Amino acid sequence: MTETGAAAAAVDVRGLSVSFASVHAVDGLDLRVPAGGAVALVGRNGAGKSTTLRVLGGVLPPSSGTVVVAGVDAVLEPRRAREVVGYCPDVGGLIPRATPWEHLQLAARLRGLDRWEERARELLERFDLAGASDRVTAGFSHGMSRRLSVLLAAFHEPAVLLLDEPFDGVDPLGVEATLEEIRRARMRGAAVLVSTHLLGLAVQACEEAVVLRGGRVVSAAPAADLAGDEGAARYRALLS
Ligand SMILES: Nc1ncnc2c1ncn2[C@@H]1O[C@H](COP(=O)(O)OP(=O)(O)OP(=O)(O)O)[C@@H](O)[C@H]1O
Repeated sequence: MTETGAAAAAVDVRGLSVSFASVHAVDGLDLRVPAGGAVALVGRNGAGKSTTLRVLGGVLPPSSGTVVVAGVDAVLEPRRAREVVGYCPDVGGLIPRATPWEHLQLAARLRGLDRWEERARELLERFDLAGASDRVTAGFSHGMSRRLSVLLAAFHEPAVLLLDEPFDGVDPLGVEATLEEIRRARMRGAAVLVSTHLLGLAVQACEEAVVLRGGRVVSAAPAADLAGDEGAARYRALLS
């Protein structure tokens, strides 16, 4: 569906720093996600997860560092970077007076997709939003909005899929649809980054977990290391 070949899909971040006045939200971060791989970004509130994803999503310029998504330098070519990325922000991103179908129409037009209707219908079914596809999103519940945001990020089959808190407030069927979308993205060679506070789902969705603290990586290890009670204790120890 996209012009970008799956083989080029990868995330390569080196020395990323983002500051807001005196706040060093991200502080010299290195991060890599191979094509077909999935990495969970975890850490306490304010650790820098969303800021990192905003930079990768092309909506926030970094203070310094290099960010390459699917072979595109996101700092030098932010517009091209936005084309190869599908980004689900942690909040917002939906037009209150537009319906899901209108969001999909707009996304298809902006990205120059043709023959998109069948995939749009299939995604709406899978995310259980077909019955709400003609309702304006202003009246959506939090979980419905989350599901639509994930669906929109994945719609154009991006080479890099960025999901910020995709499971937040989402019911089990919505969680399953999101996990399935992550699996499908990986199968076609996309690199996936998921920020979440839900360790169990991080372990299910990703093979690696990167723990951030104060904008820095304090651990990068197999996600399975964070599984169960032992993993939770290991994680907790990394937080302070
Ligand atoms: N636009 C902004 N202006 C000022 N400070 C900001 C801005 N965006 C983020 N920050 C600060 O940067 C730091 C990292 O925030 P960020 O949202 O990346 O954390 P997070 O790990 O996603 O947290 P959470 O788990 O609560 O979503 C925080 O101290 C936050 O207050």
